[in-house]
Amino acid sequence: MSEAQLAPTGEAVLPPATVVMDDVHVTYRVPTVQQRAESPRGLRRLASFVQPTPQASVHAVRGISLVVREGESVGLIGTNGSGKSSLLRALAGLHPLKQGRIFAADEPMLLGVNAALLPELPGSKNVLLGAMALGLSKAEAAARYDEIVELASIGNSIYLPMKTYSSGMAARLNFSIATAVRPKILLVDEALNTGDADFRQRSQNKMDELRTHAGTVFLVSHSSSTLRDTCTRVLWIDKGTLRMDGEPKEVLKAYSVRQKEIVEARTSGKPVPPPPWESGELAPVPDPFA
Ligand SMILES: Nc1ncnc2c1ncn2[C@@H]1O[C@H](COP(=O)(O)OP(=O)(O)OP(=O)(O)O)[C@@H](O)[C@H]1O
Repeated sequence: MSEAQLAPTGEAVLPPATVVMDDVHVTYRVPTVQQRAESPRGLRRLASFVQPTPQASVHAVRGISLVVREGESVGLIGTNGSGKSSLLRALAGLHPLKQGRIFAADEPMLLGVNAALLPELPGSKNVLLGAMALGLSKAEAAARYDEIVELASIGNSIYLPMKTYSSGMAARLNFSIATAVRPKILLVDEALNTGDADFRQRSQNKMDELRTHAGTVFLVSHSSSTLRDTCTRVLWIDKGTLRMDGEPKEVLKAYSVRQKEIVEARTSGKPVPPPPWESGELAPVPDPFA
């Protein structure tokens, strides 16, 4: 949690809020399983002309409210599919909200996916265009060129059109270009941190450097040690709901206890005990606007 300073009057003054989320909901429309399984491809296309495609809705984020302040480094933990990336994508403006509002003091940047790159152009041109698309001037983009190319380290392929790149090479270049900007609100999804061990290590170092420059950081990770080492606050998200919000040590401990409980129940064939928010061991996260 962010630390309060004392005003001359002795009152606690919190740092300014940089991100405010009010009852955020994110949904996705997906074709129904039945339709996908039963319709042959041609028939499906034909059917789409005469009748609307039956759609199901996936409710990925279910009413999250939060106030995050300058200087906070907020980690998000939760099982696969719990809604962490969806929340980050919504915060980055990459996915519309179904309901609720998000206010941000500056444009949040999701590392690695913001640059719009052109497959016909060589990587070298994309470095400059991508950096400029992210808001750098021509001179600033040129000044960062060597640093970006060095981080991507895709050798002479940098002079070939990007459409010839493997998906890993394209992801490395995209990630490296994104590190050229120094956003005030930085969003990092470790799932996007692809590549081999060498690239992962170098990109990790780069992320650490960016984190030190940013005023506010959101970090999605499955690694408790990464979150413990780098975050001042951790959110536990489960099925799109914020279940715990607090000191990294406490939240990560509760999360790991729950994970162990699930594994033990599964391996012994016993029923999984109810989660701590259902058994009453964990109080609901207070609404910051109540
Ligand atoms: N583009 C999409 N279209 C349809 N459903 C989606 C899409 N992206 C995510 N979902 C669904 O939304 C839910 C939340 O997914 P999300 O990727 O946000 O979870 P996550 O916590 O980041 O998971 P992980 O730890 O596996 O990366 C899941 O049920 C997922 O299947």
